[in-house]
Amino acid sequence: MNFFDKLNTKISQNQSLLFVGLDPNPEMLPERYQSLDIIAGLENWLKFIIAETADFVCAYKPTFGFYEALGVPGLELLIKTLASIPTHIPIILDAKHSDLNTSSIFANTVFTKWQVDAITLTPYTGQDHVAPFLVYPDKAVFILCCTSNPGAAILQKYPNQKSPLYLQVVQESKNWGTPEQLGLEVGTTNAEILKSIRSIAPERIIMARSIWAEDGNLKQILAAGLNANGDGLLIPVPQDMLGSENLSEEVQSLRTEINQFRSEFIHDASTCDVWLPDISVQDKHPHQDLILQLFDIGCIMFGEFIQASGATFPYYIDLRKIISNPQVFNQVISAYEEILKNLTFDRIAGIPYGSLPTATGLSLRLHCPMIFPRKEVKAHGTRRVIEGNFHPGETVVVVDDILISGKSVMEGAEKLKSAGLKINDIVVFIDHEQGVKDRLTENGYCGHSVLSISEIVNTLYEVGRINDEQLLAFRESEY
Ligand SMILES: O=c1ccn([C@@H]2O[C@H](COP(=O)(O)O)[C@@H](O)[C@H]2O)c(=O)[nH]1
Repeated sequence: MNFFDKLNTKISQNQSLLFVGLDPNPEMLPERYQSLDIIAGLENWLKFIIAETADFVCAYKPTFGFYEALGVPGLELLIKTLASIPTHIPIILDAKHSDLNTSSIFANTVFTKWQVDAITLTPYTGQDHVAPFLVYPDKAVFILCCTSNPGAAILQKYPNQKSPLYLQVVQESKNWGTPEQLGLEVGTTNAEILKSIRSIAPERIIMARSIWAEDGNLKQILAAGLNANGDGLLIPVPQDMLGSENLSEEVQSLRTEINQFRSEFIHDASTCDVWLPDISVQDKHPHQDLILQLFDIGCIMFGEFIQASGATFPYYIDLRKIISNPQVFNQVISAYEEILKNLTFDRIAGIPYGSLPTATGLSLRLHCPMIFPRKEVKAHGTRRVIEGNFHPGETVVVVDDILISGKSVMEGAEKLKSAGLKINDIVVFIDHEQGVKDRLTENGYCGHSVLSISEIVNTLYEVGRINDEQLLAFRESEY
C-alpha cells in the first residue's frame, strides 16, 4: 500500500489527524525515565508514547537529528524505534534532508532499509534533490515551505508580502510530485500563513508544526489548514503532552476536540457553493492514479488550444513533459507495455519528436530494437529517412503519443513502409476518439490506445480535478 493510502486508511480507522513526534530529546525526558543510562530511558519513554497513542493517531514522525545527536547508540535507537511502530501506521522521517549528492543513497537507505513511508526535505536545491526520493512510487516527501523562527523571515518572506519566497516554494514544488507523493510541511503556527498556503495548494497534505498545548490557536490553525473535505492537515500532538503519564487520555481528548471542529467545518462548507468529489473505490478507473499524476504535472491542460488543423479544442495533451518525471514516465511505459506484449513485431518505431523517449523506454524494457522515421530528411550526411538498422520485410510496431487526426502517425508509418517494412499495429497513449481509429483501419492499420480522452476527462471530473464548466466544454467539443 502506498503512503497516501496507508495514511488515509489510518486517518479513517483511528478517526484522527494527529501525528506524534518520536524525538529522543534528553532535555524533554520525563523525570520518571531519568536513569543513569540515558539511551535506555529514552527508549522506554518512546515505547510508552507509541503504546499510548497507536490507536489514536495517524502517523509517527521521528526527528532524525535527535537520534544522530546521540551518536551510534542514537542510530541504534532509531532502528529500534522504527521497529516498534506497528507496521500499519505510516512513518514520516523528519530528516529535512537537503544534500544533493547524497539524495539517491539516502533515499535508498530510508525507504528500502529503514522502510519509512515518507521523509521531510528542504527545497533549496530544487527538484534535482527531490527526484531521487520520488522514484519510489509507494513513498512520499514533505517539502518544508515555511518556518516561524524570527531569523527565517528575511529569506522566506523575500521579496514582498504579495509574493513571498515560501509561496513560490509551494508553487514550484507542486510541479515536482503529485499530491499523493508530495506534501508540504508548514512549520509555523501563524494561521494567516497556513491559509495562504492552503489557498494555492488545496490538493496537498499539509503537515503542521509542533505546538504547545497552551498556545490555544488550534481552531485558527484548523480553519486555515483543513481542505474542503475537512482533512488534508496533519496536526502534531503537542510536545509538552508527550511527557504526561496520562498521554492516552490527553491525546483522545485532543482528537475529539479536533474532530468536533472538523464536523462543524464540513457542515459549514457544505452550505456554501462548493463542489465536492463523490467517488467510490469500486468506480476507480484502473489508470486513475496515472491520469491524476499526468494532470498534476501539467501533461493534461484545460483551456482553449488551437490544434495543427486550426480547430480549437478545450484541452491540450503534452506528454513530452513525462521525461522530467521519471516515476510518471515509468508508469506510462508500463501502460504501453501492457498492449505491446500482446502484439507481434520485430522492431519498435517512435514518431519524432514527442514519442522518441517512449519508444526508447519500450525498446529497453522489451529488449527489442528501435528505429524511427525522420521528421525532416537532412540535406547532408547520410540523408537517411529512417534512423537505426532494420531489414526490409520486418514487422514494426509504431508508437505515438496521441491520435488527433492520425495524420502525423500515418505519415511516419508510410515512410517506414516505403523502406519495405510491414506495419500492422499503431499504439498510442491517448485516443482523441471521433473516428480516428476507424481512419487508421481504413488505411490498413490496427489502432490501440492506453486511454481515450473521454476516460481521462470523466476520471478528472469524478475526482474533482476539473469543474462542471470544463466538463461541459469538453462534451460540447465532442459534437
Ligand atoms: O493535444 C494535443 C494534440 C496534438 N498533439 C500533437 O499532434 C499529434 C497528433 O495529431 P494528429 O492530428 O493525429 O497528427 C501528436 O503526435 C502530437 O505531436 C499533442 O501533442 N497534443
